Amino acid sequence: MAQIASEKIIRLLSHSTFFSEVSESSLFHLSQFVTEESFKNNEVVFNKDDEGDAMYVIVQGQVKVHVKDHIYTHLNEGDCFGEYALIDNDVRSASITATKPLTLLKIEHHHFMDLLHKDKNLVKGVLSLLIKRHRELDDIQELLTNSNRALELASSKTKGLIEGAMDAIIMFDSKFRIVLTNPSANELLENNDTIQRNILFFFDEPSAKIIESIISSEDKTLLDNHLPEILKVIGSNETETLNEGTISQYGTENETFYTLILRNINERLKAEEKINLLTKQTEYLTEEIRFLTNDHGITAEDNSMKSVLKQIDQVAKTNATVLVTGETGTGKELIARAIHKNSTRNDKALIRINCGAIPHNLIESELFGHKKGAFTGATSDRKGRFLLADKGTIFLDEIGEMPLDLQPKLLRVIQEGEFDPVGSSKTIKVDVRIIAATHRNLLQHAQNGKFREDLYYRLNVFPIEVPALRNRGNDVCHIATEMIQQLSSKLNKPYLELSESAKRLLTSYHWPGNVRELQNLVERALIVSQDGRINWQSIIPAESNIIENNIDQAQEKILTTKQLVQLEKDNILKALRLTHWKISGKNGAAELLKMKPTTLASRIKALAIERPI
Ligand SMILES: Nc1ncnc2c1ncn2[C@@H]1O[C@H](COP(=O)(O)OP(=O)(O)OP(=O)(O)O)[C@@H](O)[C@H]1O
Repeated sequence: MAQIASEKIIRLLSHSTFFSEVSESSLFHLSQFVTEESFKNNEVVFNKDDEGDAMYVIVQGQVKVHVKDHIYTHLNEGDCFGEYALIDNDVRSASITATKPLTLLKIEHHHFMDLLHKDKNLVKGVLSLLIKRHRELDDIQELLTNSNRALELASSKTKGLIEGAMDAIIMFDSKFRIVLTNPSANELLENNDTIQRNILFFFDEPSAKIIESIISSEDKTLLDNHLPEILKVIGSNETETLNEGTISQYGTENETFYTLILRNINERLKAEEKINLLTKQTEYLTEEIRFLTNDHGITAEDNSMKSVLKQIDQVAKTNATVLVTGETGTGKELIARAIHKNSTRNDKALIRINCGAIPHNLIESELFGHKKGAFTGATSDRKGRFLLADKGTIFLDEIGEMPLDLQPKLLRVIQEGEFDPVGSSKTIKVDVRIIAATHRNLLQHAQNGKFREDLYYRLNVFPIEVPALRNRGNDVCHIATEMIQQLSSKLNKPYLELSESAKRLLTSYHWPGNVRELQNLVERALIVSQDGRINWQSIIPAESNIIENNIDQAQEKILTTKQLVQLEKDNILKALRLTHWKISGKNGAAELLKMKPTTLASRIKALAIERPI
């Protein structure tokens, strides 16, 4: 390093803020020992233990001084620095990086120390430099302390979150070894000591396969998303839980870790199942309430119907199976509901199923339920109506339409109170009261091979036969009156009383559709009524047509004697109703029937025809 002229050095040093207060003579003294150093490469490293500690003045350029990883300070031309100023006991090394080619004045340490003895001002300068550097160091220290504190806080917050999470959090490595669990996970796995154990061990086979396939898959979109399948965890005590989950991946280039977050959905699934059940029951109950608010809704003035009500009363409180028969629309369902309402099961559901209205291939699952996957389209487990009716009553409407191949299963549930859902071998026990109904002659149906006889006898424990409306005397007028009352307010029509001629028409009509037909006719009559008048004649088919139709129908087939007698009885009854039970004289029934009154009187007696009270 070439010695440079003292004058030049004195000039340069006096430019330095550090030496600005140093006397000329001191500078001169120092200049004797100063060398100039130029650095073309940008870095100079100082080690505290290096020999020849020195003091530097930046003549040209600008440097960044690094202590360890931190930029310690920026120094500009004229600034002065040295190891004793930069490096204290804690800092072993420092380096400077020049932003452009650098020229330094190097002052050997011992020469500088000489100067320190001579010039008090220089001592002052060194001290202020040291103080400045230490302040900067303190700032870094504080920053470090603060960041450590922030880090500690953040990590304790994260720890708190993981520990306190209700979800189970399990971290594992690429070999499926558990590396971390939170308390919820320990609870789920029923094990506090799972570290290093294989996570797949805690799942059933399908779930373990799902986890494996996600980890090994190239498709990383499966990570960080809700898993499409539900995972079944099997705890150390064999407790099974169903869980929703997500898997995420983290780690370095060399080592990958996974976090599995599991949420136990057992309770939620149970609640959902309960909601489904309750929704279904509510539907049925709402329908039932409609009937119940109108008591049982059965209008029965005629003796034939009064005896039906008596039967309902007798059987309701028992658990006996009831078979309700009668023509369509006679009120069989109404009777089934009345039985349930008066039974001890009336706080539970009455579940109805129309065996004739459900397609053959669905009726089994409808009645007995099915397991998920039992057949195409069975995407989830389904409860059947027998299970819904547990502790309550099931009403099997149109039982005559029940497919023959299903009848043994029905027989089993009636006899033993148990059945297997479709696709399941798990037998379910139920306590269900059975009421069946049909418009068919079920015994004859059985004799024709369309219904199992054993099932018929099982159902026919307590038979109730509902009479046809045409055989219920004046009930048709009572029912019509009630219907007019209910419907006129619903249709916003004035209430219309039945005239005598309307009553005559109603009682003389054959009513093949029974009460349902009456309901429809009354509704139609009210809709077309004008100025508070109903033209019943235009609504009810003419009696003469009916008689003719009856005769036509009668001629088409050969009737048994019993049927002939019934036909004669019905015919006389109609004539009597039409004439208000006037037998002889003008407009009497005998005249209508073209019979002698005495003959008519003896036929009435012979056929045991009684005038309703
Ligand atoms: N005695 C009655 N009094 C008042 N309304 C009645 C009476 N009987 C039946 N009804 C009404 O007639 C309609 C038909 O009754 P329901 O459905 O019970 O007959 P059903 O015999 O079960 O018919 P189906 O054989 O077609 O199933 C219902 O609206 C019912 O409320």
